[in-house]
This record gives sequence, C-alpha cells and structure tokens, in this order.
Amino acid sequence: YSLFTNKPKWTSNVITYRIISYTSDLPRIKVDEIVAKALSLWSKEIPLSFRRIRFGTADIEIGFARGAHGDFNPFDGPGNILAHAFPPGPGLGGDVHFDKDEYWTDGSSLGNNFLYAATHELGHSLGLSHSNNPNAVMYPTYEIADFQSFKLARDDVESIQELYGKRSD
Ligand SMILES: CC(C)C[C@H](CS(C)(=N)=N)C(=O)N[C@H]1Cc2cn(c3ccccc23)CCCCCCNC1=O
Ligand SMILES: [Ca+2]
Ligand SMILES: [Zn+2]
Ligand SMILES: [Zn+2]
Repeated sequence: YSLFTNKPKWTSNVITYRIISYTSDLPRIKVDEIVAKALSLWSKEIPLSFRRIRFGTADIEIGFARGAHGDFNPFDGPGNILAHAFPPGPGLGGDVHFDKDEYWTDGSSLGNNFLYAATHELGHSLGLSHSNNPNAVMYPTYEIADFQSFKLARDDVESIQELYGKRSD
C-alpha cells in the first residue's frame, strides 16, 4: 500500500460527513445506508468515528456531479474515471465526488457497485492512496470480484492502521 507524501490525516477522532447531492440510480435512503456502511468498514479498524450532519459544513462532503463541477477535476462522462476524493484537510479536503454519468448500483445488478466505490473514495478521504495489491479496495482500478461479500483486504487494514493506529475496544 502507499500513503500520500506528507501523510495528511484527520486529527480529531470524530469526523463529520454530509451527503450534499444524490444519484437517480438509487433511492436516497440506499445511498445514505451505503455511505454509512462504507464508513463503518474503515472506522471499525481505527479509533475514529463518523457523525452525519444534514446542514452546515462537514469535514467530508459527499456528492454526485457530472463534467466540470467546480474543482480542477472535471468528470469525463460514462466510464473511465468513476469518482474522486481529496485527502484530509480543510475545505475540499476529504470531500468525495461521484461521477453522475455512471450507472450506480447496490450490487443487485451490473453497473458500478456504489459500496465498493464509496469505500475506495472514503479511503482517499482518510488519507490513503493506492495499493498495488489487486485484492485491495485501494487498488487503482475498479475490479470487484464478488458484490455481496466484499470486504477490506489485509493491505487496506494495515494501511489505515498505519495512519491512525488500531481500534482498542
Ligand atoms: C477505483 C474506482 C472506484 C475509482 C478510480 C478513480 S480514483 C481517482 N478515485 N482513484 C477509478 O475510477 N479508476 C478507473 C481507472 C481506469 C480504468 N480504465 C480507465 C480508462 C480511462 C481512465 C481511467 C481508467 C480502463 C477502463 C475501465 C473504466 C471503468 C473503471 N474505471 C476505473 O477503474
Ligand atoms: Ca466517468
Ligand atoms: Zn470533484
Ligand atoms: Zn483511487
């Protein structure tokens, strides 16, 4: 695995997140659930917890956008780049953007598995960069073997714990 050069990480142990916009591919409640699930996959390994806020500025702001959307990484239409996220920091730091031009699914059908992508992106939001282990969620390309029971690879757990330490309880 690999971390960002200056190893940016969140310093507080409660991180707020807010879902700003949604996709028409999935019900809102499903997007909320999947984001919470992706966060829990990471937080169960480290002494960090997440709190959802519905208004105001959150540390991690999550949304869907297509094409140019206000940061220097315009999306590219269907396929290719599926999403991007910023390493921990103020403002855009930690934010996650999903390409609205993708077809997002909850694992019940083909298309891009939203839980997998959310877990990958939130890994970036926490300070992880890419792994060269094809089984790792932090592998650069979207290659999910099994929709139903995908989980963090040991490589992912090692990298996040290297950054934040192990969860003690
Ligand atoms: C891991 C994701 C959830 C997030 C990453 C983006 S990021 C910033 N968060 N690391 C992603 O979108 N990776 C591309 C990488 C990629 C694969 N190809 C590409 C063709 C063109 C451009 C990019 C790609 C080959 C064709 C397949 C295109 C569909 C799948 N796309 C990918 O796997
Ligand atoms: Ca795209
Ligand atoms: Zn963006
Ligand atoms: Zn990535």
